[in-house]
Amino acid sequence: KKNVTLPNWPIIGMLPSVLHNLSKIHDYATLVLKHHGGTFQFKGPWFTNLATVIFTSDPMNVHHIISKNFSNYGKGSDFHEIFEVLGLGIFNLDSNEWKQERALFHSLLKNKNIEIFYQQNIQKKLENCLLPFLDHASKEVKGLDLQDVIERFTFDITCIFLFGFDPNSLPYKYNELSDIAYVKAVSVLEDLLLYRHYMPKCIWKLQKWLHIGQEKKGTVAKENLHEFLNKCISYYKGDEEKRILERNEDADESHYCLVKELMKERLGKGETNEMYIRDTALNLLAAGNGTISSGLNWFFWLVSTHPIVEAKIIQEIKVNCLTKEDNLITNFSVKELDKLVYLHGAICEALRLYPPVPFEHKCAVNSDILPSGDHVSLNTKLIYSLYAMGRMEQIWGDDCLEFRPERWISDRGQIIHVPSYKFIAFNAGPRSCLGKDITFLQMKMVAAAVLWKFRIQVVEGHIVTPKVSVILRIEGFTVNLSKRCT
Ligand code: HEM
Repeated sequence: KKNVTLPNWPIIGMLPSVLHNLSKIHDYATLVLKHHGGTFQFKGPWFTNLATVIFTSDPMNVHHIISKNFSNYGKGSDFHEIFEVLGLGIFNLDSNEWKQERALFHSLLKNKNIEIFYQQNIQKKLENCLLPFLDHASKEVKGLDLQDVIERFTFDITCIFLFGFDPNSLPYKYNELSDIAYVKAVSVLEDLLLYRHYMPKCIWKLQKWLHIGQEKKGTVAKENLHEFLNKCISYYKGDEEKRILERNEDADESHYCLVKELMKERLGKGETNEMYIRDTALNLLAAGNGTISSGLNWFFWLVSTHPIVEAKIIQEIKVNCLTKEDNLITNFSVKELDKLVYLHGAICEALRLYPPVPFEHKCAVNSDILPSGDHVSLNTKLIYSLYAMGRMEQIWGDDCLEFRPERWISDRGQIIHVPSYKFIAFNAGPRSCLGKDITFLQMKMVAAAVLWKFRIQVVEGHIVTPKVSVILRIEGFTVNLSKRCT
């Protein structure tokens, strides 16, 4: 309580309190927002882009900003500068450009064939890679960095989905693990993007120009990632030409990938170019890699520290999947996954408490008044905290800090639907996530397959905390694995 009032110093404003609490910034923002009734005006250093920022976690304000008065709140020029690495991709667009891109992605990502293709690839990768890897690690390794393993897995899956190409960043055996610059580059860039939120623009721009500090690391990471993506695109193009030359129409049909579909759609409009494809791939990699791995890691941590929940998940799998042969819980159909209601509730609960995207950033096009009565001036920056919203008594009740999958399940054993402006992990309104269905598909398949085979134990004394980043990764997640006898 002592820390929740932020002194407003001359010239530097409230920035010192933010810097002082940086290592636990999401929890700190939650406390400050609770203390101020859900909405708070942050005063940053004078004459900088942080001079006034409105923070909110009030669901009515959020509903207003992202749905009811959607047209008044764009990403804004600050967002474009901070997130310049996203280039021409959907996350960085506003107005008509965004509308066109959204329609295109909607048709691609909501296609039923995608789900089948995605499911098959996850199954293959689980059977051929993740489960054998964990099996080997459970016998040979004490203190496994589970987050790194899951992140490599989701990275490979996303690349297969995008390019039809598996970079195999997760090897078959633990002793074949090596550092891979382009996988690391994603999290380096995510850290940089958070840095640019609390550091005044003039300072980070100067650092970028001088090529020093966080900005230097970010430039190197961006180059690594671009190099990797350009290679993937060349691979994809070469492969595609080979297939056309060989006139192997059957193989061509079975070879689904998102970049191919995107190019087909765009070709008709004569708009496709290398930079657009690269930026789009980068946006989708950002959308689908860190988010899912973050969600899975927090889920595994929560389940491993809640043995009753763990037992219920195992029991549910047993009841619904007893017919599976050879004890391999990987070949779920979408229909079968739908039966795992408790698992679904546990995943929602993990995403509620640890939303992979912990905050969102908007800018007012015109002045406005929020439902809370707060005045918003033209060009004011607004940040709504998805993390704080997942921890509000007002939405989730007095036990809001408890991990309780049951809160998602009705008396009739069905999933309770919570409006998206309250369960905000996938955002809400016209800019809501287009990857929600495939996210649940991947998370459920991986969660069921891994928990069925292995017991996860966090190494004793290891403290799990969120990383200071735009994606809510864990600051180190070291575990011991043992085989489960089922
Ligand atoms: C746990 C997993 C995921 C979470 C928590 C998540 C969360 C979000 C959030 C918060 C947004 C809003 C971003 C914004 O306002 O700019 C968003 C948008 C989006 N997501 Fe996801 N996402 C996840 C997985 C995915 C996946 C797997 C894909 C597909 C590859 C995907 C595709 C998209 C797209 C295309 C948008 C842009 C919507 C727009 O700007 O109109 N997401 N997601």
